[in-house]
Amino acid sequence: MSDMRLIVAGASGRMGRTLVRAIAETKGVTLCGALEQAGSPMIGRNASDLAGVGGEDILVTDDTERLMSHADGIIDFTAPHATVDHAKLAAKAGIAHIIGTTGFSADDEAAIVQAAKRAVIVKSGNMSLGVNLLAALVKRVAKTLDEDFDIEVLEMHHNKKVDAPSGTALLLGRAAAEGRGISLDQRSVRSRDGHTGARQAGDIGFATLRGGTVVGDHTVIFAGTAERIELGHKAEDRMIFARGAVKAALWANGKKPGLYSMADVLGLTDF
Ligand SMILES: NC(=O)C1=CN([C@@H]2O[C@H](COP(=O)(O)OP(=O)(O)OC[C@H]3O[C@@H](n4cnc5c(N)ncnc54)[C@H](OP(=O)(O)O)[C@@H]3O)[C@@H](O)[C@H]2O)C=CC1
Ligand SMILES: O=C(O)C1=N[C@H](C(=O)O)C[C@H](O)C1
Repeated sequence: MSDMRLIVAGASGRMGRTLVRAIAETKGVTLCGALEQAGSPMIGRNASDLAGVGGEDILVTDDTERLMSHADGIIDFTAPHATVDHAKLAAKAGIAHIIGTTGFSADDEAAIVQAAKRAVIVKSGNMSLGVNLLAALVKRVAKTLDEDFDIEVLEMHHNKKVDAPSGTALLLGRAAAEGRGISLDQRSVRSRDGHTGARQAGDIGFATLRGGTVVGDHTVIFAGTAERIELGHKAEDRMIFARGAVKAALWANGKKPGLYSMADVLGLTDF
């Protein structure tokens, strides 16, 4: 069987370069295109060189539709507005769309749901095995403990990150809410400042730290009376996300249109 042909969107970014390396080291996939937005100084550069891998010259372009006409899938770790555009174009081209981008608005999420009626989309705020296993554990623990245990999600990332809370923090918060049988949208407290009043039982709180080169640290704290349970994950290398995304692309190849998660890819939905 021939290799799955993949485009990397945002090919010169932190994750884009890592994805090009992950594709180069994975059997069954080939890099067939590299995208950046119009006007980027990276247009025309060789994506393989940018990633520090050998192999074929793949020049960075902004011609999304031309690339999609020759591809089986696109892996997209860019920015919300870009990913929403890519979702519409990938659905039109009938290719799989693997979305790692975070920081979507409710309207962006709705546009992605719409696109998934025509294309296979795998979307996750974190593509690593470790975090998706952690989410399954968090859901299970939240189901066991009642509102006497306050749930707080703490995250730290590098000083270039632009969205907060992180996609992973929200994924973990959603897992906790599902375990508890509540809606995260109705019970999340995403920041605190000034005279906030006492914490409401049943809320799920978020705290965000930014600094240095931290790849991604997450802790879910279940704080009870005189005891605390803490479940956490520390990412040490972006390769864990890139390998997960490539695995998701191979899994998506040939699937029926729909919006899938990494829990689907990793077989963790019934955990
Ligand atoms: N789900 C997961 O497992 C993970 C998710 N992420 C998420 O991935 C995203 C990217 O992170 P990171 O790589 O660190 O960010 P970077 O800023 O390093 O990279 C993003 C790249 O996308 C490019 N880009 C922006 N708009 C477009 C467009 N329209 N077409 C093509 N390329 C475009 C940017 O170009 P320019 O510089 O010109 O804007 C940049 O090169 C973030 O949302 C982050 O939270 C990150 C790690 C893991
Ligand atoms: O921007 C990042 O770097 C990361 N983003 C994702 C998130 O928002 O959770 C995943 C990972 O933690 C790194």
